[in-house]
Formats: sequence, structure tokens, C-alpha cells
Amino acid sequence: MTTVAVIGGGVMGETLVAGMLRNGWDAGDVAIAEKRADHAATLRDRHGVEVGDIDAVVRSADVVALVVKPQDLPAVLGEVAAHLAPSALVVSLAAGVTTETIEAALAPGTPVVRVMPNTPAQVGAGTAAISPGAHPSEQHLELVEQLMAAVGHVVRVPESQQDAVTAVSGSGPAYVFLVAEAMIEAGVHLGLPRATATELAVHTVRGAATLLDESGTHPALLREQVTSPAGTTAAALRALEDHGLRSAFLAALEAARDRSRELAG
Ligand SMILES: NC(=O)C1=CN([C@@H]2O[C@H](COP(=O)(O)OP(=O)(O)OC[C@H]3O[C@@H](n4cnc5c(N)ncnc54)[C@H](O)[C@@H]3O)[C@@H](O)[C@H]2O)C=CC1
Ligand SMILES: O=C(O)[C@@H]1CCC=N1
Repeated sequence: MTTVAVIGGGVMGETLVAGMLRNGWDAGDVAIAEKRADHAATLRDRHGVEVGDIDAVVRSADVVALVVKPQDLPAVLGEVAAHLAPSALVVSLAAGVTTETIEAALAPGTPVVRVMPNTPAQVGAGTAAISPGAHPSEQHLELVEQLMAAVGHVVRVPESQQDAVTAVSGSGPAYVFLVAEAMIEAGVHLGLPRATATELAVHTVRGAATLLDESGTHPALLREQVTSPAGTTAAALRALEDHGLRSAFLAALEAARDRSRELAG
């Protein structure tokens, strides 16, 4: 079996490990390096995997997944490079950082795959986009697809699209959570009990997402189905347009794309 070392057991690293274990990976084939001692102990208790220092977990790993903040990556890469097995595959989940930068910190020829995941991976409903650097084989890409399929849907994209992908799907769940939060607050403002507003908003977001996914219908057509002539939805949509919703999204995603480029260093 392939052995995997996850460097960084925070939100995304722990999500990946939990998904792998749920999907039949043996706990003996998975290890985590986590620098916060208290959290390292929690991870060990929760998942029953080895939690150790970078040198210990990297040495015996076929795959090393880098799941630390982009700002922590240079230091981590230095340590990983010193202990990486010659045939190991490196997978980076860090926003912005290019495979070229990562390759430059590792032995020449090391296969590197860049991945942009998202947090619905916590419930197996993630979306991950993967891009090879200069050296991965088809088998390497299939291995990364298998790894990320443990936490959701996987697509391949050219690395040149990764900053835009980060703006759409990497950061995307936050926009949807903000919409849900805003609907709840508005419902409370209109006089609904908070629990009722929350139940209605959460189920509406879930139902709309399921309908969009399962019907395969364009969202504009689904929106038209809700919008009666001179009705309530038309009134609401007009207010959203008056407040510049579309241009706000365009500006937001451009800002996310630009920040991803900056994180490249
Ligand atoms: N949270 C999200 O929605 C997404 C995060 N990402 C990327 O995933 C990466 C991790 O993000 P999060 O999990 O949210 O961050 P996090 O802060 O929750 O986790 C990072 C973990 O790395 C650990 N760490 C830092 N330096 C270390 C070292 N030298 N040795 C061992 N452990 C070390 C930290 O203690 C922390 O637990 C980032 O690069 C981020 O860009 C990508 C897509 C979505
Ligand atoms: O906010 C961030 O930088 C990370 C990358 C995409 C989602 N969270």
C-alpha cells in the first residue's frame, strides 16, 4: 500500500486524513507532522495514526502532502527536501505557490502535483482541482486523484488556471456561507425566530445546490423558474441587482485571484 505523510494537521490536513481513513486507507500507512504539540496529541487520539516530526514521517513516505499555510511552506520544504525518499511524490495543497517554486526547493526531477481543495471535503463533498508540475507521470496523477477522491470530486486543470480555480472553488464555500448567514439575518430582521430562519436558509441552500447539480440545468433557467411575473422573486432580484451583486462577485473573485498570485511569492 502507498504510504502518505501529511505535513500540517490543521483544517485541511486533518480533513484529508479523516477522509482517507473513512475510505479504507490503513491507519498504519498514514502519518502526520504537526508542530503544535497539543494538537498533535489530539490528532493521534482522534485518528490513531503516527504523528511525528517532519524528518520521521517523510523518510518512509511514498507521498508527501504539504498542507501548511503558504507562508510556512519555504521552511517546511527545506526540512522535507532533506529527508524525502528518492522516488517520493510531493503534493502541495497550498494556495498560490507554484510547482516551479516547490520543484526548485527539492531534488532535481522530483514529481510535484499542485492541488486546490475546499472545505466541504470535511463531509466528503469537496471539490479539488489538480495540476502536474514538470515531472509527474500519469500514474502519479491517478494516485493524487485517488487521494483527493477520498474527500470529494476531482478535476484536472492546467496550472495556469489554478489562481482562478482558487477564487471560484477554493474560497467559494465562504461566499456561500456568507449568503446563508445574510439570509438568516434578513429573516430575523423580518421577524422570524432565529431557529426558523436558520432552518429555512440552510435547507434552501442545500436544496438549491442539489437541484442545480442533479438537474444539470443552467442556473439562469432555474432562477427563471422561481421568478413569477411581477412577483416576490422579481422584486428581490431587482434589489440585488440595484446593490451590484454581480459586480461585487466579479470584484471579489478578481481580488481572490490576485491574492493567490501574490502568495506565489
Ligand atoms: N482552509 C481552506 O479552506 C483551504 C486551505 N487551503 C490551503 O491548505 C493549506 C492549509 O490550510 P489550513 O489547513 O486551513 O491551515 P491551518 O492553519 O488550519 O493548518 C496548517 C497546520 O500546519 C501546521 N504547521 C505549520 N508549520 C508546520 C511545520 N513546520 N511542521 C508541522 N506542522 C506545521 C500548523 O500548526 C497548522 O496546524 C494552506 O496552504 C491553504 O492555502 C487550500 C484550500 C482551501
Ligand atoms: O483563504 C485562503 O487563502 C485559503 C485558500 C483557499 C481557501 N482558503
